[in-house]
Amino acid sequence: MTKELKGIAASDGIAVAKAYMLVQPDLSFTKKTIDDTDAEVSRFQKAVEASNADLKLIRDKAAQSLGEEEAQVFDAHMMILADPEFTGAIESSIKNDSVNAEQALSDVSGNFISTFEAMTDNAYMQERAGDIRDVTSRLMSHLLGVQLPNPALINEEVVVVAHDLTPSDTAQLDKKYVKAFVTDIGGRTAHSAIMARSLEIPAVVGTDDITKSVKQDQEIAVDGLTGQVVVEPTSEQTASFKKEADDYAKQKEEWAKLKSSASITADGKHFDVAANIGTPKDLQAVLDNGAEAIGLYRTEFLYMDSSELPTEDDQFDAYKKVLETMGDKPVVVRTMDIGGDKHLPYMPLPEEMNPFLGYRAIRISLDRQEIFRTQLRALLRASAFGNLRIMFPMVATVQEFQAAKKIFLEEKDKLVKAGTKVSDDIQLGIMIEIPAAAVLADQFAKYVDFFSIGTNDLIQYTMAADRGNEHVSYLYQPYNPSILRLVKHTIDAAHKEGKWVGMCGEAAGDPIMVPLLLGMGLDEYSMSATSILKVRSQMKKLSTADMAKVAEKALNDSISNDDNKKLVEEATK
Ligand SMILES: C=C(OP(=O)(O)O)C(=O)O
Ligand SMILES: [Mg+2]
Repeated sequence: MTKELKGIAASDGIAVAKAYMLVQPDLSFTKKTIDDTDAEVSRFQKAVEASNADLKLIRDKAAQSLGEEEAQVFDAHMMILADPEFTGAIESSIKNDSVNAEQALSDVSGNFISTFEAMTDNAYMQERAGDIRDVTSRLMSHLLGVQLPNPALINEEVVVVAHDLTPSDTAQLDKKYVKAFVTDIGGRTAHSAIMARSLEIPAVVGTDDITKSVKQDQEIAVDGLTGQVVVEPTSEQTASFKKEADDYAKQKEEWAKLKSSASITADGKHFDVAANIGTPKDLQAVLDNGAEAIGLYRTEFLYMDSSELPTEDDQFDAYKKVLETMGDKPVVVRTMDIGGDKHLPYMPLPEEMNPFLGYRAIRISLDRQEIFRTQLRALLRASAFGNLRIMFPMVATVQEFQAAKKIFLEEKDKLVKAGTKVSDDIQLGIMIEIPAAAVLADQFAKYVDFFSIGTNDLIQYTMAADRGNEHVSYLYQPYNPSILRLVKHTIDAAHKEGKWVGMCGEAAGDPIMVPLLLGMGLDEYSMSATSILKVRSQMKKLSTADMAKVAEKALNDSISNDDNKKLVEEATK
């Protein structure tokens, strides 16, 4: 039966395809006493064989689509299945305790997991606990006769449906087959949504209950522009979604004509429209969309894509590739922003009540200096190959910036003394994403070379509303005068000291925000590469002098996000 849902439009585009449920099945079981333990052992052995067969397939697919290194995690899973210490202990438990295989599996794996997890000084062994958990779920699914989702094996066009997607789940989606995704939870600036935009996969998040509203293989229509989702659409609805998809494709063809143009307003002012990237793999989209710079390279994905801390040379190669590809165009590289919703499996962080307010980003870098220094050395060495700027994330105090700069200068000095070629004009800037830094921007501006405003976090911290929580997503209010005043203060403070200001939060590519930012004098606009041509086309129609008047009203006369939205819509009609 047709069912309509409304969620948060998270990544532009429209798709109609079969649902693929990326949902963990119920793996609960009841304990049983077993008489014929030989038969039970052989039932367990069959589950081992079936799990092995799954893993071989998944491993091969992962090697093709993600690369040999990513595929190796599945080798580790197969090794556990082949380890007599693990499977033998389960078989002994079935025989000695006369229990069913599910119970024996649960007991034995529970013991292994708690032993590994107790090794708090050994990150490698702690990570093995995660592997045992994965293998246990796979074995349990075969014992219970239920199917685990295997996204790596998708080989037809689907819409992925999930409760939530982590950034690493999102990275594994194969664009060839995954036409869209829809989730129960999440917000527009959660990292999975940001990645969907850079992968150009249409997405709707925060629908509340899509996982309960659709079943595997049912048809589902998704509109990532409006947030509309229809399960089992009628033929009229399908036709209307398809028409909208065609219109959108035509619109994109129009925008594509601006690929080689500069971004110039109706009154002849030029602004840099730049791209946000997560890995060198995103460079193709940067070139295809004619970015004038890279305004944010989120280097944490380099750390997240790896099974151990990336070496200085691994990092150097990645940074050099990005800098060389961009030639003399500026590349703003942000140092590692781990924590919050971004984790490293090999670097367990303390359990925190409030991870977004916790141990993250520059706080980790200043504390674990060996990691930070390695990254800075790789960046310094790469600086000889292009126009590098470095930016520190989550800076709250001037002292944090000064400490980071001191470390940067120490590493630079060592390299120069060793005869390594490094650029002599690397600008050092900070993200403005903590309200304290925005309020104190006039002081910060004396010390830094530039600011880049991170609205995703600046809004979450100013409004005290988790950026990934759909229940408070109404508080994601980029045009609220409180946010606009912080932005304006930051821009004015920088300009007073002769420094430039960019914005790399999602608001920089928002069609309501762009006119306001032009009016407030923002210098650089950095966004998902796929938004660049849309913004360039919009800028052509706007005059900065007119927008300054609109911004003035929005800052001083309005009391709400919605008022300002209407104000801009009226003024730019
Ligand atoms: C660009 C930002 O950083 P991230 O989205 O990576 O937190 C931001 O907070 O706006
Ligand atoms: Mg941020």
